[in-house]
Amino acid sequence: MKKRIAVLAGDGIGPEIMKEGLKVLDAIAKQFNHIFDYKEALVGGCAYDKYGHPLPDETKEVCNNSDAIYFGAVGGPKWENLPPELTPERGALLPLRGTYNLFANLRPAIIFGPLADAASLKSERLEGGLDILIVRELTGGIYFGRNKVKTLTLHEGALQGNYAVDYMIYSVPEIERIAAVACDAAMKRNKKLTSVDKANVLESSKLWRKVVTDYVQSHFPQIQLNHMYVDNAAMQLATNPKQFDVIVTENMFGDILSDLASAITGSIGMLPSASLAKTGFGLFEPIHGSAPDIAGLNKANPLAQILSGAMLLKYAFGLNRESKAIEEAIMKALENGYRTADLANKTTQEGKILLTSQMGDKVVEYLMVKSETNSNEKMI
Ligand SMILES: NC(=O)c1ccc[n+]([C@@H]2O[C@H](COP(=O)([O-])OP(=O)(O)OC[C@H]3O[C@@H](n4cnc5c(N)ncnc54)[C@H](O)[C@@H]3O)[C@@H](O)[C@H]2O)c1
Ligand SMILES: CC(C)[C@H](C(=O)O)[C@@H](O)C(=O)O
Ligand SMILES: [Mg+2]
Repeated sequence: MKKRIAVLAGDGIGPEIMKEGLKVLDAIAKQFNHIFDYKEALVGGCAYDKYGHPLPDETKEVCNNSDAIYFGAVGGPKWENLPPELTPERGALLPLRGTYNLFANLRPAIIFGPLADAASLKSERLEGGLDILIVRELTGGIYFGRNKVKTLTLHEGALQGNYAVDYMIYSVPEIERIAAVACDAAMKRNKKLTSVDKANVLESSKLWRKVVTDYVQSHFPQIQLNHMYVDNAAMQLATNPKQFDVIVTENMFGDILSDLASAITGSIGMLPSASLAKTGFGLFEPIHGSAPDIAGLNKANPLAQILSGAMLLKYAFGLNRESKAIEEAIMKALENGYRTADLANKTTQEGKILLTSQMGDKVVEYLMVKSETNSNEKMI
């Protein structure tokens, strides 16, 4: 069956890494006999430049008629001083997350074995690898508070430029539904869940802690739950990340902690994500941004984008074998010493530091080798 994928490459390095993501999906389609029907559309600053809006109707239409959204990255200095509702972040990315109710953001932070030497921590702190899943609430909290509260006097004061205000709001059902996703994930893994909040200061965090505790106690008493303040969680991640298995946290804390977790895995260019609705519809994107400092240089790491494609296959279409094949091909490329500039260090062999497009080619090459082996095995 044809699978319709909305392809929104976005700004900066977005188009460069998306090209590699599609290259790999094309290879999968060929080998496993699928038809991926891509519809490309502009989003972010490039859409603003052409249509005067970062999320134009044409793009919404493409998303509405798709089975999944494959997203690159948006934003950049050129657009950061636009009115907030026209910036790529607040005018396109957040509305996409909100419109499709993509409340569950899965951000796996995994160290691929061969990258232990690129990680930010001493190898003894990472012995035996690292496999953390950050479950970030994505459509509530301080990012979406202003849509919920209209306190006229506050807004008037802010409009005059005297002060600025954001609202951190969480409701019980919002916390329960993300707790449910985190518990499901924990049950499939090591039944260990850390809930991160700031309950010593914030009311929304006090509610968060109570609701998560009640939810786990009444639905999954077999899960070992602990709570941690976000400042401590940042320190613990940076010093002893192996204590974590599944982390569940609110929107902004999850944003910050996932960038930190990415550094532990070697580079922010390694972390993919899936943003999912209850219906199963999802948007799949790397956790990093448009990297304006390296845009156009063909040196960005495309692996987070390619891994986001693997998550798309798994979560949107249930294609687990295909998703695994991508992960294995990436592992092979890394095992054989290939690195993009962000992952390279003095032990990287000459000739093995690859450009964005070369890394995409390498992953495809190892996918092919794998499939040839498979088909030989079948023939025997
Ligand atoms: N989902 C998204 O679209 C998204 C996510 C984060 C930031 N942004 C936007 O991106 C713009 C730039 O933000 P920023 O600089 O804070 O964060 P960033 O993630 O774009 O870049 C941070 C640093 O990481 C490096 N980096 C990022 N991705 C990389 C990759 N694949 N390979 C190698 N190096 C990589 C960059 O070169 C930069 O030095 C801003 O407009 C921001 O709002 C968008
Ligand atoms: C660009 C920005 C709105 C976004 C966020 O804060 O959620 C990004 O940092 C991310 O991690 O996806
Ligand atoms: Mg972020």
